[in-house]
Amino acid sequence: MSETTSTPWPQHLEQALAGWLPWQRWFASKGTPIERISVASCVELVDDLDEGGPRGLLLVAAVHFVDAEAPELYQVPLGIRRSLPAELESSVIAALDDVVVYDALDDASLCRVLLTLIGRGAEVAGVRFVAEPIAGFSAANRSGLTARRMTSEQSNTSVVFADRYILKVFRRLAEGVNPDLELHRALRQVRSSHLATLLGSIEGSIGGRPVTYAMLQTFAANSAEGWSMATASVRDLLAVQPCAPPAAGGDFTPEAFRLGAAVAEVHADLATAFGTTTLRGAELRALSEGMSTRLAAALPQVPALAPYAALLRRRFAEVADLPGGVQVQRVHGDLHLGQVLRAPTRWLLIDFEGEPSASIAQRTETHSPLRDVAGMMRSFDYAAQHHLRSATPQPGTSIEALRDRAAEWAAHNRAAFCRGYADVAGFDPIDQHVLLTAYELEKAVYEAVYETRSRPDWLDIPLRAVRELTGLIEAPR
Ligand SMILES: Nc1ncnc2c1ncn2[C@@H]1O[C@H](COP(=O)(O)OP(=O)(O)O)[C@@H](O)[C@H]1O
Ligand SMILES: O=P(O)(O)O[C@H]1O[C@H](CO)[C@@H](O[C@H]2O[C@H](CO)[C@@H](O)[C@H](O)[C@H]2O)[C@H](O)[C@H]1O
Repeated sequence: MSETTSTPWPQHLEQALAGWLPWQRWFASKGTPIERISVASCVELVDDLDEGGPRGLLLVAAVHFVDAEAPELYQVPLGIRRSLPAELESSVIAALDDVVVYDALDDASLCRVLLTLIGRGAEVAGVRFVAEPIAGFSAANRSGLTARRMTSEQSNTSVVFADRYILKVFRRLAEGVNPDLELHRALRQVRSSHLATLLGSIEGSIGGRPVTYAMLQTFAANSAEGWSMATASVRDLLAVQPCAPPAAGGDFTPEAFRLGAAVAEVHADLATAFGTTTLRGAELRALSEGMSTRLAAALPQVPALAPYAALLRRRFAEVADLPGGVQVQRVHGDLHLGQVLRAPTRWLLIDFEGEPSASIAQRTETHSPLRDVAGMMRSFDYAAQHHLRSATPQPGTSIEALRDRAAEWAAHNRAAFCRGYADVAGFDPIDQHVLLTAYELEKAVYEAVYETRSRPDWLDIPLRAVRELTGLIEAPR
């Protein structure tokens, strides 16, 4: 149980990491020239090499860029074995002398080590494995649990244990307690019912600054992702002869209503846990200017936004004049249909981490709850537009007709979501048109940057939204 940064082999490892880490899905700065990768910290969690088992290290890699002063930190749990079982062959990072180094999150036995250490509330060389005070969790027997790594495209890496627990291992580490952990802890205190139960965490510090390595929750078995349900509903609507969305198979509007109510409940719980304030005067101007500042930062990255910049600034400026100010509080921060799960009895909100590219300070800022509502409004648009990208019009119809029907689907579901929200919150977000539209436009600008970096062939979705929301083209409502 010791720090291993002084052992000779990490130097070779740094070279190996340079050929592996930048190609991982969770590496945030793809395409940015890298100067070198160094080992920021490395803690040994287990060493069973002499018994023919693995050695497990919790390593943090610092990625130094050619043009940036501060490195980015990434968590890379490593396994080391003398010989590798066949199922781990595609996980190899480096072959060093007489051992093979590989991605530990593919190794069920090493994943179980993390789970066991959390259950025990262990501390290893400054890394704290924390078990939340949940009845029965610490005492539960975890030795025989299966462990499978999730294969979905993620910003982090999650491991599911026997459909009972899910461990999210944060990849890019930022200074401070991760808001995902912070908000889950606070919401548990106020008995919020629309989230998975927090069971534990892995926390520590690097260079004297706190970091969150991982978060353990109950796994919501038999649940469906909001994105899958919504896109299946769009698919069903476009497959039948023209009819109104609620008349087609797979109508999503009742679920959109329930989802709106669930989001409003979580907002009320967050207000109880952290309080609210109202922005007026200079603070309100700062909110409006912040939107324009983020637009200014986006423009060089997405030149296609330039023709809309003046219109966007005008919409953002209107926020500064809102009579009565804007009530703000802690919010989810990156809410979309991929962040909600329909469990058998209720909707759950997941991933309270905020926008992955923002700093922790930015992600813990307060906002109007309408910012999250705007995220969902945008997501209904995404679900509708996504299917169109591969849709082939049947004889007698056209892609324009399909586009109109998809937009009608989005409008119906947006309205249902807002009705559900109003049912709990007592006000309909649609009635706060200026603020809601400004947040939708801000989100569309963020998405334009996200898509440019991650999925350039999706860029037309947020760009079309910018044209619609600024009134340049008509949107079916
Ligand atoms: N508690 C949970 N129960 C079941 N599935 C979950 C749970 N939390 C997350 N998931 C699944 O894992 C996926 C990734 O989780 P998420 O927290 O969004 O990770 P990331 O921040 O890496 O994107 C989600 O899309 C969801 O399908
Ligand atoms: O889930 P993450 O926290 O990693 O969020 C990032 O990636 C999302 C895509 O995976 C991105 O969401 C955008 O695409 C979604 C469909 O794939 C859509 O439902 C969202 O409305 C849209 O914003 C999200 O913006 C980004 O932060």
